[in-house]
Formats: sequence, C-alpha cells, structure tokens
Amino acid sequence: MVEAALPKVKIYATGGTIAGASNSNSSTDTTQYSAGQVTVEQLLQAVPPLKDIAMIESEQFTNTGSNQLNTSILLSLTKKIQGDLDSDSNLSGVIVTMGTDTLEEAAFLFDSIIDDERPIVVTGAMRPTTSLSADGSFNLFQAVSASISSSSRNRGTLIVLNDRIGSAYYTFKSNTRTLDTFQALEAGFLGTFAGIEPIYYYQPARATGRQLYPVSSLPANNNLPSVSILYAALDQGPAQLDFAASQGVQGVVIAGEGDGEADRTWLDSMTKLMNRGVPVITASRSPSGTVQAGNNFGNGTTSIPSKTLNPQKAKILLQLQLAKAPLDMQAVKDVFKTA
Ligand SMILES: NC(=O)C[C@H](N)C(=O)O
Repeated sequence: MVEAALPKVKIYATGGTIAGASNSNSSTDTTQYSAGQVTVEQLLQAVPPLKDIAMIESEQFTNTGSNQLNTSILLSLTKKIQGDLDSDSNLSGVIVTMGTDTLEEAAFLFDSIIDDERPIVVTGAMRPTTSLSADGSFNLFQAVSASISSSSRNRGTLIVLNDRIGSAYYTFKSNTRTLDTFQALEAGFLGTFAGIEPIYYYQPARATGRQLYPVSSLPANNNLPSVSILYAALDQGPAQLDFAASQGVQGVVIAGEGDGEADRTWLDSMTKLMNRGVPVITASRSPSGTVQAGNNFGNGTTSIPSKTLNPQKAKILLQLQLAKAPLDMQAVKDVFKTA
C-alpha cells in the first residue's frame, strides 16, 4: 500500500517570544528574557509530533523582537509567501512565527495583500521557550494543524494562539502579559481547537471591509508611504500634528478619544493637511468600537473615520492605499467607507 504523502507547509520564523529565552536561565522569567534567541530548527525539534502531521519546510527570515520589524521587512516576506503559493500547488498553507507586539498589524498586512484561498497562519507566544508552561510549542502545533486543514481555506490570514483562531482583520493584542491576549471583542473568534483539531464556528468568509492590494500594486523597493499615528489626550494640543506635517508625512492616523475625538485646537492643522492632500484618518484609542463621525471637531472638518479599524491597522491600510494611488484623496475616502 502506498502511504498518502503528508501535507506540505512552509514556516517563516521571524523571532519574538516564541523564539525567546531567559538571559538568566530562569524558568520563571517571563518579563526580562530576550526575544528571537532560538532558531526555527530548534523550535521544530522541540515539537517532535509535528513531523507526523506535515512535511515542513522552514526558513529563518529574521530572528528579532517584533518591535524591530517594519513594513519594508514585512512586505518582502509577504512577496515571498505569495511567490511560494503561486509556484507550489502542493503547499497546503504558510505559517509565520513572530513576536506578538506587532503581530496584529503584520497579519493585517498579509491579509490585505496575499491573494490565495490557502491559509496564512500567524502565531507567536507570550512565554519564552525557557519558561515553565511555555505556550509557543503548542501554539506552533495548532498553527500547523490549522494550516493543513481544508476548513481553513478562503478565510484569509488567521491569528492562532491560545486555542483560538481569529481573523487578521479584527483580532488585536489586548493585554501586555496574558496568554489570552489576542481578542476580537466585537467580531468574535472564527474558531477554536479541540486539542489540535481546528473547529470553525462559521462557513468561510472574509471581513466585510477587507480590500485587496495585490503584490503588483505595491512598490518594488518595499518602501511604503510614511504615515504617523498621533495620540490624542487631555491637554494635548496640535503640536505633534504640525510637527508631522513639517516632516513631510504622507498620511496621519489620529488615535482619538472615543469616536475619534481630539482637542478642538487640532482642527486647523487637520484641515490644512487635508487641503494639502494629506489624508487624516480618525481612529480611536479605545480598544474596540467603530469610529463613524470624522467631523466631530466642528463645522467643516473632513477627516476620514477609520470605521472598525484600530489605529495600527488603519495605518497599514492607509499606507497600502497611498502606495497604490498616491495623492488620491477620494480613493482613500472610498476605501475607509467600507472599512
Ligand atoms: N510576546 C511577544 O512576542 C513580545 C515580544 N516583545 C515581541 O513582540 O517580539
């Protein structure tokens, strides 16, 4: 009897706590360790049963904390993933291991660009490899298990940690420490795991607002337009907005109060930027809820509300849109209308 070949997956490892290790060799160190210390080969060796479920190819893409990544590095990774999917019809799915700090916007970027029914599964960990009850190896196993499941297809990029499957569009890091940090408070999770088996609550679907920016719409040099996120708070005047404008920023996202609010004194600076063709998106510093208004600053403001997107995801969307159609304000408004 000929044995059926195992499904083939590709893992790109970029570092993070899932590849982290304590500097003091302490099994209770979950705060002072260094991210990106362990190689992808070592990660795989720590999960022997993986070889029973999938044929794994792996590549050490970077090995760093996710705060050291940038959109240029992530774009080059995204292009590689799209290339792998395009050239290998035997590939069941792709896994990216990374730090959790910027995982939500990295996953959003993959989801916005990669055009394929096969899943991209992004995973990480909250405890380093040297810790008691380190969560990385089981997260990695579940990520591989999700990536080879036919029920994961046509769902875009998935975030898998701590027994849960979330959509890259809505899921965000909600807690600096806890294992259940990734949440999708309003949209809900797409699924869970019964042990290692992914269980989906719904038929495949994409987020309503998801826009596709295929690789062909993106710059060959992987440099996306510069967009700043500015944080609103009491007593915070428009100086940071004026500074960003003086630095030639190409777009601004305001992490506003509540429904995207800021001090009324921001109004002039915002309007000037918009009149110069620099889009100003109003998002919220609140962790969930939509931003609808876009003109709460008084008469005549024309900022663009981020709708369901938090500031860091809105920033990626604006960067992708400005790369595709620079200086096209109407196109930016249209894209955020359905976000
Ligand atoms: N849990 C983590 O992975 C956090 C880490 N600082 C990182 O993002 O690289």
